[in-house]
Amino acid sequence: MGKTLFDKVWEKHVITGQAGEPQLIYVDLHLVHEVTSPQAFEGLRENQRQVRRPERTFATMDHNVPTKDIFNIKDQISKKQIETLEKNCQEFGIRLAKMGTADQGIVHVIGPQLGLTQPGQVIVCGDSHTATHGAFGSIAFGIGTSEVEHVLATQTIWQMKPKTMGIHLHGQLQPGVAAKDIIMALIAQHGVNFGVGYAVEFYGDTLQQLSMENRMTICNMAIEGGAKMGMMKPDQTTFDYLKDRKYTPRNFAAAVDYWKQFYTDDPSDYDQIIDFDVSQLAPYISWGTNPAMAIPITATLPKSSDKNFERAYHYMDLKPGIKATEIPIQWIFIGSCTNGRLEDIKEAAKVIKGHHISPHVTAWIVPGSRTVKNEAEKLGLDKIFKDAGCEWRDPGCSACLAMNPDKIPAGIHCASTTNRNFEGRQGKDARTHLASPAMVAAAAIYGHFVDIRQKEAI
Ligand SMILES: CC(C)[C@H](C(=O)O)[C@@H](O)C(=O)O
Ligand code: SF4
Repeated sequence: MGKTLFDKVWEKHVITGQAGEPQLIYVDLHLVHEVTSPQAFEGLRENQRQVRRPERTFATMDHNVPTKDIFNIKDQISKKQIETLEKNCQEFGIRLAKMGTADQGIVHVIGPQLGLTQPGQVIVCGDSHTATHGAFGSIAFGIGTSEVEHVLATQTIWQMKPKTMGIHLHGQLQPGVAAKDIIMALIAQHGVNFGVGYAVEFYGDTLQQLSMENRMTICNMAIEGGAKMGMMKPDQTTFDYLKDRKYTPRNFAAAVDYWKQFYTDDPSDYDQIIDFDVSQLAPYISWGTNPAMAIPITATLPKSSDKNFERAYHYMDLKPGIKATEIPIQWIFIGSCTNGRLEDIKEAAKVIKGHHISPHVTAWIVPGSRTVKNEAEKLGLDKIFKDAGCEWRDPGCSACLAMNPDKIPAGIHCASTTNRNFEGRQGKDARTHLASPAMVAAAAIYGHFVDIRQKEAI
């Protein structure tokens, strides 16, 4: 019996502990943001402990930052969290990407962008979308605040080894169908719990067609299918992406040689397999209040006597039987750690270019990091959006979750490139519809979703 990618990375990191019990795992990279770290630092202070490996720890500000007038934080709780992070990083000697600097941005955007995220690593962060980094062939998962304290103090974490699940993605995507549609369709078809207890690895020929940005979108949402970790084997696309980034190893050839050992020997080594043909996939949109309540753009909203469906229909003010294209859209949001990278912004700009958004729509474009913003501006993408009537803002989590001034108003239907459509997620009583960047951009033009595979649509 061979080994999976997961097994190979795991085995290199076990310090102590038996199989079947929690094992102590070495952590290569600890990413920190302002929401889940204050009590952890406080705990260190109370116990007079230091950060064990400050050079393996990196902090950024993302959830609470305003995306307009960034140095003027009006909300007192947000202000305090930002200031506390700055103070803690100073006191404990941790690198921090401060507001306004090129490296600042959403934690899951900046890790890869800076080359901190690398194949074969164990990466943790007090944030559930840490699975994003698994796209590079690392074991990456979210941890709670008490675990953040433990990792700060020891650079290790106790973990129960999960089972492994392989998700076989095969076939070629049709033009207009995105990585986001793959993961949304998978969750719609297998539910929000299919990955519970598993480290999920995506594999198969479809991945070869996907850029690192696309791959990150898929791993990012593994958690919405219940899997703490989503992984992919590193390959030439991974190595090319990492080359010459700020923190990638200087002896890059030697690093690539090391990284090449991380792959699954044979699919029969997974504990479980899901087979997924992407060739017939249509773009997906979510109509309800969890990511599994999603349908192809060609479908009508499902009928069901399920109580959760009834509640979702009530919250969303929608009715079963209407077409996906009939959902009214009054707001759009392009950004987040799911789809706030340069390639996502480019995809959206391609659709928007030469159009004006509907007079009934407010459109916010929020790059995932300051570097993404700068690069997009170099390409003139900001101008495309502004000319079309969209707002081009500063980086942060923004309206992905309503923890900062960017909130979607009550009752408004917002087409959003984010990953969660829970009640109140984007603002009290706001109605979120998840979709790909191109689908969201097209919805801004029409004031409702359209099937972007049809040429006349855009
Ligand atoms: C605030 C943070 C702890 C949270 C998470 O863990 O994911 C947030 O990033 C989210 O997307 O809901
Ligand atoms: S962009 Fe959204 S999903 Fe990602 S870390 Fe921020 S709040 Fe969480």
